[in-house]
Amino acid sequence: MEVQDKSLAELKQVCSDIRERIIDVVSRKGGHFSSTLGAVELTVAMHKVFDVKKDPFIYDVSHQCYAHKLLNGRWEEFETIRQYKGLSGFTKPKENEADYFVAGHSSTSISLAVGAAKAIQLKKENRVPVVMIGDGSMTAGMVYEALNELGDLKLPVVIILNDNEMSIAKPIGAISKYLSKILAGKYYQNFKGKVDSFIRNNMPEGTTYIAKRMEEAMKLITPGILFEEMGLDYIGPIDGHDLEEIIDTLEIARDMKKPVIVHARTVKGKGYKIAEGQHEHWHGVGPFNVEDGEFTKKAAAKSATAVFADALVELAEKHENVVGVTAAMPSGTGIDKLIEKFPQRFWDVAIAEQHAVTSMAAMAKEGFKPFITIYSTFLQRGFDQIIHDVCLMKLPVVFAIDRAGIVGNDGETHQGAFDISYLRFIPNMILCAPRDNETLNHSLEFAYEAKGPCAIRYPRGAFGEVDFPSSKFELGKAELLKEGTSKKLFIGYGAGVSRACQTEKLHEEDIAILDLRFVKPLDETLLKELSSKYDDWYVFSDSQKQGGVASAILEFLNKENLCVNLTSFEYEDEFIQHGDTKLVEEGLGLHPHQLVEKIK
Ligand SMILES: Cc1ncc(C[n+]2csc(CCOP(=O)(O)OP(=O)(O)O)c2C)c(N)n1
Ligand SMILES: CC(=O)[C@@H](O)[C@H](O)COP(=O)(O)O
Ligand SMILES: [Mg+2]
Repeated sequence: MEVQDKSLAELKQVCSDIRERIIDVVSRKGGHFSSTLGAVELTVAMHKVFDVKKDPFIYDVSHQCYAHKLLNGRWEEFETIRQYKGLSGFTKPKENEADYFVAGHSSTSISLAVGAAKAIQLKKENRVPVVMIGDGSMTAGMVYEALNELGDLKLPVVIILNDNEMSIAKPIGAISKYLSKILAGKYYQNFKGKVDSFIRNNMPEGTTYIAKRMEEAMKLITPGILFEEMGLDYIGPIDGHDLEEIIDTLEIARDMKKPVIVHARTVKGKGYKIAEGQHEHWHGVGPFNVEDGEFTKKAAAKSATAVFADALVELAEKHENVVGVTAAMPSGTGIDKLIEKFPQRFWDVAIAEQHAVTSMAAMAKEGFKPFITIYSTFLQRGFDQIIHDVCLMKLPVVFAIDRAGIVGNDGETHQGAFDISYLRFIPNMILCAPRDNETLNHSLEFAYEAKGPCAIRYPRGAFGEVDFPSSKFELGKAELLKEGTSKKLFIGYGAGVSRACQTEKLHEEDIAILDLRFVKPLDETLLKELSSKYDDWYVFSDSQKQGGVASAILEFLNKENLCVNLTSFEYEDEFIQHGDTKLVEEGLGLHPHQLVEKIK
């Protein structure tokens, strides 16, 4: 939809139509809801003032980009948002060229804008990158790396700080407090404006030096002093729902030809009363009833996250040295329960995965037993810290890796595919995985006792069914669930065990099933023994094939000169798209009925 030539009244109508469409579709299909509702006026104003055909429009995380999608040729298709083979919930250039970059992980936007601005300067083009970033995303270190350079280079970039005083949960830390203080102190801005105009109107010619000094002194009480000290201009706070004020301000910012932060105050969930200003609950939602806000789908079985949280509460009650963190995902990881119960020992450190890992390394050194509760995809951010600060020191930090495997509708930016591959080669690391609720409890007890770094992975939602009783975890010990009369052996890892069991049930042969439990260290003795009994091995794991579970087994077989036929049912070398998990897995050919056919 072309908005550049529309009048203010028409633009207000556009905002209202967009809101109506978002509420209608998300209430039926689910999706990121309150962030995107709160960013409608800001997005429409961006499209009015900047030219999406040439200026890079950069959305941080991009979970707030639904209005952008609707404005850029996806009004009808919006029905398919986050559905299998439908529109992505995030910006995606392959989907539409108005989407400048893929995003899903937070706090990359200002770096992207700096890179774009450098390129624009080198190409001598007349384009201005415009960023939308939330206050929660301003808590990550990468933002300050980018601002540090931007303030120095003074390249033209407009950064709209969409401040709703919320992350997914309540915002954490000094930066958040600082931004809130600014929002609360709008009178500073008025005061500065008055003093500025007094200087301009009342100081005689020739006193410019004094005027300048006075203006500089004013900076000391300017709300955006932090940004101004970093070399960026700061405008705000403005009302992020007042279209006229936003448009006027963005026009000024665009024409300044230098880096500017426009600080806009918004209400998360704006336009849907039940969600307005609410924490967490309305951030990402399933289908709901618009009239009363009741969610229509209730979770059937207890999630692995909930089982993990209960088990960790028990451990923390038993052992005073148990501590833990989340990087801005308290309810998603279940650690909110622990923060509430043991506020002195469990922390939300904001979107700061690297800091989470390194600070817990130091706690381990001090004799505590830290649990870093984190999604597989976000642990990627802490990669160097895992090697350099945890594993090199062989510190007993536990990585409780949630959302391992396919996560569903978030898609390619969020799939938990890579953790085994990026952790397995790190010396000193122990990698294990439970197959069901009971073994998740056992794995946590094991991890508590582990003398070095240990990672446990478990899926989004509930585990699939497994009908075998379980025993305690012992370092590097697999569990043979059943022998078989055929020459085949199914090896499952984590949630892959239930897939192996289901496939075995569908197969006409009687097949042995091994729960590998540890991909590092492997149960070499048992694997050796099994290689003399079973010729055809099949590996089931919800993880990347390259560097994954089958790779680990092959490395061992190769080292020992053992010969079996090995087939991996892991993820191929490609990014996995979004959609309902079952459909995505079917698309990958990983459903038990498909696997049975492949085996035959
Ligand atoms: C690296 C990383 N860690 C965690 C997340 C999960 N996450 C998605 S949105 C979000 C909160 C962002 O808050 P804010 O930027 O203020 O946006 P709002 O939802 O309030 O509009 C978080 C923590 C993420 N996307 N990326
Ligand atoms: C945008 C983002 O990163 C999160 O909001 C994510 O969508 C959460 O996913 P879960 O629903 O798995 O917690
Ligand atoms: Mg926010």
